[in-house]
Amino acid sequence: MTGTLVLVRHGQSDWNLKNLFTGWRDPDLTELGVQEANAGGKALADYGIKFDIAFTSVLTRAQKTCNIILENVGQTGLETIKDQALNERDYGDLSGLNKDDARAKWGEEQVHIWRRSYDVPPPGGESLRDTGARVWPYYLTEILPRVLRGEKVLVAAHGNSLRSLVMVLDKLTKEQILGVNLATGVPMVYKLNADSTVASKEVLGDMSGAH
Ligand SMILES: O=C(O)[C@H](O)COP(=O)(O)O
Repeated sequence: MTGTLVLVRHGQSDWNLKNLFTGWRDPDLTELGVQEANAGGKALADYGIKFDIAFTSVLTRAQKTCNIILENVGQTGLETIKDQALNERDYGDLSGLNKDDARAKWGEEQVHIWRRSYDVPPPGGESLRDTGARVWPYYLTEILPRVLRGEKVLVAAHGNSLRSLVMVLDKLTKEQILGVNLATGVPMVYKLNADSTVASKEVLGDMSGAH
């Protein structure tokens, strides 16, 4: 066994609350989002983890979630690397549109395909495969080597940038990833084997309400 990799999606953002496609736009956390980040941080404190380093995106909602988690585990100010490789999927022309309005315009099925399929990009944006094509190399070069040498690593990022990692870590098919939604603020604790495969995965919270 090697180190520990903790993945957590940011807490609810203003645009999650307003039901808007967000992507690379930069809304803040809502009050509930702050509470969710605190709950995730508390779960990690109860779990007893102390991190060696944290990674997050260049977007406010993920950075604030990261900071709130670090406060909860008593590690305010821990070295944190911010990189746009971990940003949310670029939602292209859908960014800023209401998700229900988009369903009314293009149909439920089409919008679901844009949101959850592996390789169908939203107009002008990134598919999950495109997102993975920047997340995965970053994970391989910057994050995984640390875990393999025994470090405990926090990654606070986004629904789809993390789905692209979870797909590979959990060995999910293109069909299986369609049904995967990550809840806001719920940490996933992975222990990895020396060959980079997953030895164990523990979810510290409830993923069932995710949509
Ligand atoms: O970018 C967004 O709108 C959200 O963060 C994730 O959206 P999704 O659940 O539609 O993929």
